[in-house]
Amino acid sequence: MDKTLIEFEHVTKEYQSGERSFYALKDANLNICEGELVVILGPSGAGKSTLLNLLGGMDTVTSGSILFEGEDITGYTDDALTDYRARNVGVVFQFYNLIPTLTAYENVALMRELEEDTMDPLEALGAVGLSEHIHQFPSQMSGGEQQRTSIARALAKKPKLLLCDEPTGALDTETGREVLKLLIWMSRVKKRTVVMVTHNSSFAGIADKVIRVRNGQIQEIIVNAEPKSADEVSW
Ligand SMILES: Nc1ncnc2c1ncn2[C@@H]1O[C@H](COP(=O)(O)OP(=O)(O)OP(=O)(O)O)[C@@H](O)[C@H]1O
Repeated sequence: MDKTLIEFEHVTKEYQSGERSFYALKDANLNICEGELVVILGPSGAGKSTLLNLLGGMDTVTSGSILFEGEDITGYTDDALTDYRARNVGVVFQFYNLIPTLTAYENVALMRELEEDTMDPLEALGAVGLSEHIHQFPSQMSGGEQQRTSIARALAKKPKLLLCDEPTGALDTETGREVLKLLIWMSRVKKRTVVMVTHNSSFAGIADKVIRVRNGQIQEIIVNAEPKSADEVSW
C-alpha cells in the first residue's frame, strides 16, 4: 500500500469579519501519499490556495490536524514551521518569482545558500532542459523558460513535497504542456509528491488523485487508476 505523506483531519480555516465568521476551508479530510501527483480543482475563491498554504506550512489552521509523516504540524511554533518548510517544501508560483538581477544559474544556486543537501544547479537546470540558458536573466527568457527555471530551483532543493499554484496559468497551451510533463516527471521519476492547484479541470486527467473544492468544502476526492499523459489532455 502507498505510504501516506500528509493527512488532514477535520481541518478548518476561519476568518472573522466583524461579527461574522467566514470559512475559507471547513472540516477538510484528505490524505496524500508519497510520490502522488495531486490536482486540486475548484473555482475562484473555493479555498484552493488556502489548502495549498496549509499543506506548505505557510498558513495555520483554526482547528483540526495536519499530519506530515505522522507528526502533527499544527502545534508547531513559528520556528518549527519555518524548519518544516525549509526541509520539506518546494513551491512553484504562477508568476515564477525569480530574482530579476540573478541569472537562471544564480537563481537556482541560491538554494544552496539556504539548504544543506541540494542538487547541483547545473544538474537541476539540465533536468528541465535549460542547459543552454543558464547565464540568462529572467528578462531574457520566455515565460516557459522562467517557469522551468523556477521548477529547477524547487527541484534543486529536493523537497518531499512540491506545491504548485497555477503553474501553467501564465503560459500558452504548448508551453504549459511542457511544464505539466515536468511535474509528471517529478512525481513518476523523481518520486516527489506534487500538489498542483488549478481552476483548469482538464488537468484532472493527469493526476493520481483529484481533490475538488467549492465554497471552502471538499466536494469529492477521485483516484485515477490510469492517469493520462500531458499529451492526452487538451485545454
Ligand atoms: N487573509 C484572509 N482574510 C480573509 N479572507 C480570506 C483571506 N484569505 C483568503 N480569504 C478568503 O477565503 C476564500 C478562499 O480563498 P482562496 O484564496 O483559498 O481561494 P482560491 O480557490 O485559491 O481562489 P483563486 O482561484 O481565486 O485564487 C476566499 O473567499 C477568500 O476571499
